[in-house]
Order: sequence, then structure tokens, then C-alpha cells
Amino acid sequence: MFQSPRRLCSALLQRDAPGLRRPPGPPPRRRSPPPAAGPRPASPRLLAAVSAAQGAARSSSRTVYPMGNGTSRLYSALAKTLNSSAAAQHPEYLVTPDTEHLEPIDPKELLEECRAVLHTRPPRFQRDFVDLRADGPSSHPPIRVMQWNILAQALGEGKDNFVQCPLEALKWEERKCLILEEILAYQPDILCLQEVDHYFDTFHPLLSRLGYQGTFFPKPWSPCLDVEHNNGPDGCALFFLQNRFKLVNSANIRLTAMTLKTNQVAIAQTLECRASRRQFCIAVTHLKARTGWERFRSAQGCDLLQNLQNITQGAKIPLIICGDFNAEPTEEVYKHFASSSLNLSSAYKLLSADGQSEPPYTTWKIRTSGECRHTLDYIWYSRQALSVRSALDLLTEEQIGPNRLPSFNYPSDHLSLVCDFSFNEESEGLLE
Ligand SMILES: NC(=O)C1=CN([C@@H]2O[C@H](COP(=O)(O)OP(=O)(O)OC[C@H]3O[C@@H](n4cnc5c(N)ncnc54)[C@H](OP(=O)(O)O)[C@@H]3O)[C@@H](O)[C@H]2O)C=CC1
Ligand SMILES: [Mg+2]
Repeated sequence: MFQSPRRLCSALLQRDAPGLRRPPGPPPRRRSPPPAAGPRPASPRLLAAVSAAQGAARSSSRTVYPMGNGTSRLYSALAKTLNSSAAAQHPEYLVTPDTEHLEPIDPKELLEECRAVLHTRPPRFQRDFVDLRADGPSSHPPIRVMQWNILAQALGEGKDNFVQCPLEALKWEERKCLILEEILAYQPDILCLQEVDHYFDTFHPLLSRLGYQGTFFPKPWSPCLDVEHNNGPDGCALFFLQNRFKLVNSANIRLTAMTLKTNQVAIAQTLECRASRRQFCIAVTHLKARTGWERFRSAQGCDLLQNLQNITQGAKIPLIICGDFNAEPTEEVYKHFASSSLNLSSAYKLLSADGQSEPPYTTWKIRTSGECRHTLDYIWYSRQALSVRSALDLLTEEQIGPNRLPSFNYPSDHLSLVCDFSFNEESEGLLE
């Protein structure tokens, strides 16, 4: 049963992130004031925001970066990513930029830019964090982890057959901003993404400038490559905030199934918290999709668990695994994870009344075959070493609307999952 009374708290207010903290009051509406289309000169409103961010940067050690006269630089940062065909036309976009030479950008400013691009779209859905703490405050700030299958642009436009979603809602220039807006709203310390096919031209350059270190592992035979005007292969991406964590080691894993190499991948990294010096392992994966492939998924899951056994030195290092497992909780692969000797629990079960049930859906779309509502995405964690302090509630059926996802309001057919973790005190010293 659930151990503690749950408290709803605003997603934006709960976080200790001055740069993004919203003042009390109703959520801002998207449409005021409508900015001019395309790159604009720096406006007084934006310059005021720059000063505010600079003030916040001076008074806070959190991730708020000084901007200088960076409004125009910010425009160029976002504008550079606006043309989805840019990567194909200009191969230099495919080269990972040297982040040492990229100037930091202020998350608040980027959020403003995204909102300006999205001014004709309906407002963002409001989601709340549910407080799940059973004990008192912990001595270190929580580790916020976001799991999200962001929907590959090529698959969304060319393969997925979301019959109730107009192609206009999938336009990359705007959908990209919806994705960034979601990331900026919750400011995860760690970001685990699937179906990333705009890593080099969009997510790596922008997130690097927001202070993240990124790793990308494309699928060996990405179905995106079958789509005309694709932007390269899709794959898993893992980002973490460099001011919070130090990379200890990193492994790109091509998953096997019954010893055969498969088209699915994972990234596993051991990170050390700069504040507490504690180490943990974070992994991201995207297992084989579709019905008929349950045993294949199960084998891939076993391979991933075996790899993680080795990486965590037999569960000595606490572990968080994020993924689109393409498997309902009734599937074998889910059972392998739930009963593994790694002692894992699924974080989102804690949102249920009895703490034992997964959410009713993490993806909801309408294909030619009909409505597809499934629970496929999970955040697993070492239940002895870690606690879930809060989790972001899912969208309601009413918010998702009759045409389901993706939509003009929400950029992917999968919902983002976001959890705040802390180390359990009794496990302190485990790695010291
Ligand atoms: N060129 C070559 O020699 C080879 C090419 N390939 C290509 O790779 C593809 C298979 O790759 P694989 O990684 O196994 O793909 P998967 O079966 O895992 O699915 C790939 C993507 O399709 C999405 N998807 C799931 N269900 C459906 C559906 N009903 N309709 C449309 N899309 C769906 C999944 O999204 P989600 O996870 O969100 O459900 C997933 O991102 C082949 O179709 C082929 O194009 C593969 C091998 C060799
Ligand atoms: Mg998909």
C-alpha cells in the first residue's frame, strides 16, 4: 500500500530552479503577445528577461547561465535548427560541435523563444508532480530523470500512420519547440530519449549550451532511413547536466537476442554526483516494437540486464533504467525486470492507489488499425539504494483529447515520464 499522503504540487514551482520558476497565479497563456514570425531583433521584453536571468545567475549556483548580449545569439541557436533539411544540405550539421566553444544559453530565454514559435498553437498541458516522499528532506538535491520517446520526425511523418493527427501538427520547426518546451519546463538533470533523429542538428547543440553532456547511439538499421528526406537514423540519446555529474564510464550496447545481434540499442553510463560523490548507473533503451515479437523483446531485456549486472558490479552501484520497452506489464520482459537480482522497482507504479499497478497508458494514438493505448514506458530503479521523491502525473484522457497523440499540443505519441530520486540514507557509504 501507499506509504505517505500524496500532495499535488506545481511542476514549475516545486523545482529549485530560479531561472524557470513561475510566479504564483494562473498558468501563462500561450498566445500573448503574438510575436512577429521568423527571427526578430532583440525586443525590450526579451532584454528584460535577459537581465532577470543574469540577476538570477548571480544569486544562484543552479543552472542559469549569463547571457551577455545573447538574445541575438539565441535566435541564431534556434534558427540554426529550424530547417529540418539543413542536415542533409549541409554536412557540417552532422559533425558533433566542439561544445567547449559553444556559448551557454539561458534556459528561460530558450523557453521564451520556443513559446514565440508556438504562439499559434493551443497552450501546453498542465501536469503536476505528485509528492511521494515517505521520509523527511534529504541532505542533497534530488536527481530529476526524464524518460521520453520523443517520436522520430521521419517515422511520425513517414511511417507511423497517426491517422487523426494532421501533418501540420508534426511540422519539425514547431514540434521541435514543443519537445524543447517540455524539457525546459521540467529541467531534468538526466534526459533519456528514444527515437532521436535530430541529435546532431538540434538536441546536441542546444542541450550542450544548456549545460548537458550528451551521448547518442543510433539503431544500426533505423527505419527512418527508409523515409524520403529523412534526417538520418534514429536512436537513443542520454544527456546529463555537467555541473551536477561527472562521467565515470559509458557503454553503447547493441542488444542481442539469443546471441544474435539485433537492431535495438542501449546506452549505460556510470555517473558521479559532484555534490555527494555518490555513483550510480543510468541506462536508456528502446526495445523491439510490435506484437509477435514478445520473446525477442524478452531476450533483449535479458541481455540488457546481463550487461547492467556487469556494469553495476553485481548491483553494487545503484541503477536507474529508462526505456520504451514496447511491452505491457503482462509481458515476459517486464517480469524479468521486476524479478531481477538487480532488485528493481518501476517508479510509476507509485502513482497508483495501491502502489502496485502501472499507469493505464504511457502512449495513446490512433492508427489505421484503430486506437492504440498502451503502457510501454518505464523508469526502473534500485529499490534498496534509491527512493522516488516525486513523479510527474500523466495527462488525463480529457487533456489528450479525442484525436489522441501526437497533437498540436503534444509532440509525441508517448508521454514523458519524470521522477525525482534521492539516495536512501542507509545505503550511504556503499561506494565509499
Ligand atoms: N536495410 C536493411 O537491410 C534493414 C532495414 N531495416 C529497417 O528497420 C525496420 C525495422 O527496424 P526495427 O528496429 O526492428 O523496428 P521496430 O519494429 O522496433 O519499430 C521501429 C519503429 O516503428 C514504430 N512502430 C511500432 N509499431 C508500429 C506500427 N504499427 N506502425 C508503424 N510504426 C510502428 C516503433 O515506435 P514505438 O516504439 O513508439 O512503438 C519504432 O520506433 C524495418 O522496417 C526496416 O525498415 C531493418 C533491418 C535491416
Ligand atoms: Mg514510435
